[in-house]
Amino acid sequence: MNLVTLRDVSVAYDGYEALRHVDLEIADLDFLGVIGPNGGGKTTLVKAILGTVPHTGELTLAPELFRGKERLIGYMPQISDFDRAFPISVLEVVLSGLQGRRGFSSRYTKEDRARAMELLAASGIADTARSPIGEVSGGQMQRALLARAVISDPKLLILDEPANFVDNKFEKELYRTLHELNARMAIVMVSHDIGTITSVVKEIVCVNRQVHRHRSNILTEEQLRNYDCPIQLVSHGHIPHTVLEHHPGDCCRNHE
Ligand SMILES: Nc1ncnc2c1ncn2[C@@H]1O[C@H](COP(=O)(O)OP(=O)(O)OP(=O)(O)O)[C@@H](O)[C@H]1O
Repeated sequence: MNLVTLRDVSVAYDGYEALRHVDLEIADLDFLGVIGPNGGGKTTLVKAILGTVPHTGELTLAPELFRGKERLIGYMPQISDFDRAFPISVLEVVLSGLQGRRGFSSRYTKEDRARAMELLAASGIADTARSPIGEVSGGQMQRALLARAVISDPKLLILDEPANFVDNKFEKELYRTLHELNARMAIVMVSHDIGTITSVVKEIVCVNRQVHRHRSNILTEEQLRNYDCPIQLVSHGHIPHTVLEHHPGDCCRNHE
């Protein structure tokens, strides 16, 4: 069952077309790794799915993605996009993942708080619950942002560069957690580094203004060349490793 369907979706910023004619389906229990060069449009693709950027074309969210008015999409932003100066505690950050259900002004229930504490405890940062979010470490903040993204028990979890600026310990922990979560929700994870995510995700989606889905989590150099992907490969066995930061051409043409 498709949870999200994009048909001929394009996104432009002040006339600059960041995404062009995108067709993509995200099915239940998919685990997609979204890769591509800097500025290729990965975050824009995420924003298009979340409906936070104007687009042309058709974006369809399946009824299964809603519980009443609540949209069952969890989102973990890039840590650099999160405002550290926001004057709330770690616990409140996690609880804010329920705002889709309760609205800004409603109060959280005892059960909500217990659930948030449970998630913080599971990620080993229960002792930071009362700390201002601006005062915790990057790794602790990312654990809190992940807890915030999953507290509503979403059907689709979207993570934008979740392993940026963190220690290896969080990264390993994160991938183990995502593997478990994928048993009950679809996951879309943006990453610069195909080498790291390739063993974690089920399929790769390459974004450079255009979008191509590879029906595998392992890409060969030849496949990438065929799609004009702007990726330099440093082989680890059969696993491609490095994503170039810049390429003048379009990646992953669909060869229509
Ligand atoms: N709000 C905006 N206004 C104008 N241009 C924008 C805006 N947001 C993104 N862009 C441009 O759109 C293109 C795609 O940006 P986007 O952030 O989606 O790429 P990305 O692949 O996520 O990049 P990165 O890997 O650096 O995070 C870039 O050229 C960027 O400069």
